[in-house]
Order: sequence, then structure tokens, then C-alpha cells
Amino acid sequence: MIIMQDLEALYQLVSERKQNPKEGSYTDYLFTKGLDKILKKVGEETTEVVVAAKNHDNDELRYEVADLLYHLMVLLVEQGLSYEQVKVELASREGLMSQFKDRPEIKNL
Ligand SMILES: N=c1c2ncn([C@@H]3O[C@H](COP(=O)(O)OP(=O)(O)OP(=O)(O)O)[C@@H](O)[C@H]3O)c2ncn1[C@@H]1O[C@H](COP(=O)(O)O)[C@@H](O)[C@H]1O
Repeated sequence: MIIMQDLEALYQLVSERKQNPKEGSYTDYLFTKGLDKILKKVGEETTEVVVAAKNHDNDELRYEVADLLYHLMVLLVEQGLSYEQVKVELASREGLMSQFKDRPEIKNL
């Protein structure tokens, strides 16, 4: 059993499923169904995160955030965007977040 220590490892596993489909794999099922199905799952899991947070249910929130992160990794692989590119984007924002009132819009940097 692989222990998913971070999102990079999860992304790699999902990516591997895309390259080498495995029968009975839920990830393979999503790729076979295609983008619309993946997007529906992202939307559904996002809503479940919102509801869990609204209900102050952190057990549920933990579970739903994990579901959402997994489905986001599937979306990245489907769209051909690497998790590394997301990390680079996050890194480019370092040091900007504390100046939230006067800082320029991230898209204008
Ligand atoms: N992290 C996850 C993960 N999180 C959630 N899920 C699946 O996401 C689905 C979400 O549940 P839902 O009830 O919303 O959906 P469903 O009713 O099962 O199916 P649909 O609504 O999509 O038709 C469940 O079937 C979960 O098993 C995941 N499936 C896989 N992974 C990881 O991906 C790896 C590879 O999985 P397989 O591709 O299945 O081998 C696993 O070892 C895990 O590490």
C-alpha cells in the first residue's frame, strides 16, 4: 500500500493510472467517462466541503477535502497541467499574501 504523503505523490499515482489504465480502478473510470464527469465530481465534492464547513463538522470536512483534492488531481491530469506548475504558481505568490489590502492583483504581477 502506498502512503500518500503529499499531493505530488497522489498526482503521480493518478497520472500513472491515466498512462496505464487498470481494470476496476475508480481513477480509470473517471478518465474513461471524461471531462464532464470529472468536472461534475469536482463540483459535487466542492459543495460537500462547503456543507461540512457550514455544519462545523471537521470529521466530515477532513473527509470531503481529501475527496476534493483527489478529484482536483484527476482534473489536472486530464487537462495536461502538472501539479509542479501549480506549485510554481503558489511559490510565485510567496510574500504577497500579508499585504492583502494594498497589494496588486495577482493576475497583474
Ligand atoms: N484518493 C483517492 C480517492 N478519494 C476518493 N476516491 C473515490 O471517489 C469516489 C467518490 O465517492 P462518491 O460516492 O462521490 O462517488 P461514487 O458514487 O462512488 O461514484 P460516481 O458518483 O463518481 O459515479 C469513491 O468511489 C472513492 O473511492 C478516491 N479514489 C482513489 N483515490 C486514490 O487514488 C488511488 C488509485 O485509486 P484507483 O484508481 O481506484 O485504483 C487510491 O489508492 C487512492 O490513493
